[in-house]
Amino acid sequence: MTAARVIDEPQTPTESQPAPPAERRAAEGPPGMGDVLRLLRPYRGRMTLAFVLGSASTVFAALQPRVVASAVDGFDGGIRPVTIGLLVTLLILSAVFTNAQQLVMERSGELFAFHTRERVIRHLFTLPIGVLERRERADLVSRVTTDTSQLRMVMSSGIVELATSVVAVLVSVVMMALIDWALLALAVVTIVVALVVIVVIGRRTAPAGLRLQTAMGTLAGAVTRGLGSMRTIRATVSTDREVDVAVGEADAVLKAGYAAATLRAAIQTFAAVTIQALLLAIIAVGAMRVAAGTLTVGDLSAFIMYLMLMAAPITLCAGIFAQLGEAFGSLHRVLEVQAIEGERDVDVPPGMPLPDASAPAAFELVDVSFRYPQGPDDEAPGDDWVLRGVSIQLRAGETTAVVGPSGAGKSTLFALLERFYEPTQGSVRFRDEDVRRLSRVELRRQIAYVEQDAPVLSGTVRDNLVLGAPGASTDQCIDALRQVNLPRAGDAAAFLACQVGEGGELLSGGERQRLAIARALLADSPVLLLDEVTSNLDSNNERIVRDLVASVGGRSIVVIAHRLSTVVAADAIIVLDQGRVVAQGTHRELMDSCPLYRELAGNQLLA
Ligand SMILES: Nc1ncnc2c1ncn2[C@@H]1O[C@H](COP(=O)(O)OP(=O)(O)OP(=O)(O)O)[C@@H](O)[C@H]1O
Repeated sequence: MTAARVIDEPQTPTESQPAPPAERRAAEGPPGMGDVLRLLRPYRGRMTLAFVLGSASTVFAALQPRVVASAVDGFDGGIRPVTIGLLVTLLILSAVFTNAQQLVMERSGELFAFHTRERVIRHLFTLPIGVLERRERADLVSRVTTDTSQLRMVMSSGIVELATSVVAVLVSVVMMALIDWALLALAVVTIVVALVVIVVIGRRTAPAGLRLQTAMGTLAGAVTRGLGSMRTIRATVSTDREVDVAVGEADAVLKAGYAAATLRAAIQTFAAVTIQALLLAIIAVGAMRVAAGTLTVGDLSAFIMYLMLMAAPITLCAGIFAQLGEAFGSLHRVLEVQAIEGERDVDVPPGMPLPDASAPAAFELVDVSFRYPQGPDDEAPGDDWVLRGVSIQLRAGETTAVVGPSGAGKSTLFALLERFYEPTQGSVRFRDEDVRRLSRVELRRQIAYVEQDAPVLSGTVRDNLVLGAPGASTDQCIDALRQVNLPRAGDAAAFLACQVGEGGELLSGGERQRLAIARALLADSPVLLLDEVTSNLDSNNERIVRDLVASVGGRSIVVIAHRLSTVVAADAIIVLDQGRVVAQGTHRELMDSCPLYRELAGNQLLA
């Protein structure tokens, strides 16, 4: 027996993927600059390179006004070729370094967005089933797409440009100080006041940005909901109402967009007017000083050029703050989803066998009670007990049928066997081991599960078949299809390449069910869970599937039965009612002893 590394206490398993600090902090409130810097830490090298390139570009730009000043003051009817050559060289060098900086920043922004997307995608796919079932899926998708695109901006035009502009300001201040202290004082005071105002207004853009991005996610949800149920919507003649719902959400985006736009416009107008006013003031005061002979025309020209260099950060800050709100809103949404804990698992390396792979593939439920969680993030369990004190054995190599009225808790039982949820009380055991001590991956590899509505993923028939058996050959796929009587007509190889449509909507309900059964057979797992898999089948195909299930000897089969014919042949039958096991036995025993079973059987078990 190979012992997997397991934890001592099943109640406190280790986390499979602990969330990094920024993600954990997200639950506590909106993200701040500290979170951004933490997320940007891996890009330090690229950001430093961009900063150096930007600073070099600034230095070359800052030398230009000096050359212009000397050209203006030394003007004698013409400009010397060496001066023109120097100016052109400085211009080209400044352009080359600016371009290199932009390229590094833009590419880093794309990389940052990709890494964030990758993290979110990986995390989304590990979220507990309960969380995914309670959240709007389109909203989750928009966090991978729209929100991460917004985040790119933080990286590409935000941080590094702000840092580079500090260099521009410092260089300009030094050069301006060499020209005229009084004019410098006027410029510095105005710009500092302007920056303070921009930062104050800018702080208000974050909540507006969050509202906008959240409204965007809700809109995506409304449109997806409609597109995903188009037949139902058309058949119930509710297109107009659904359109109204989606347009209502678009209207909410518009309102949130207006609020964000108002702040953006305020910031940018304020920045533009401040610069304009400062320029006029400097020209007026400067002209007076030229007239008084304390300043040359060339120095005034140079001063104005430095002023423009120094004022650029104001425009930049305005632009960044105008968009930063949305970027922070997006960051909040990305961190919020990453803060949700993924499925917890024991610390078992992937591929490690179960504690005792030779033990019979039997399940046992020991006094299991269960309530579904109620919050959006799998927090506390709700009030309604769905299973109560269930103690049953699902024996290895046998077929066990689970029957009961609709809502009795049959599918929930399967969800606990698959560890989609943990029991609220009691324990589930597999191969004589508490499933909480087993790796989820390894446990699930032991089980082939055909769900109630036989979900099929968009892609080809083959894509669907090999989900649980990635190495299956074409012959094995065709063989599995033949066993479930597919395809109805035509060549099996061609059928393998057929697209099934989103959710398998290009297939009939029965074809979907049989494809799902073929997938389970191909996976060749020791346990087969079948949830009402014959509900959509005609009697011929139902018989084929029934014979097939009967012929896959050696496996432990648990079947939620819809038809009496399936149940009669089972080795054991469990009758569930309102979450309790009300009887167990063979068909004959239950017909004698269980009124509910007799009633169900009388109705052909159709709940
Ligand atoms: N994901 C879920 N979250 C919350 N409640 C759920 C969820 N799934 C099922 N329930 C509730 O749990 C109860 C049992 O549902 P379950 O699907 O297990 O019954 P069932 O016996 O399989 O019913 P049916 O024969 O109609 O499929 C029902 O009241 C149902 O509303």
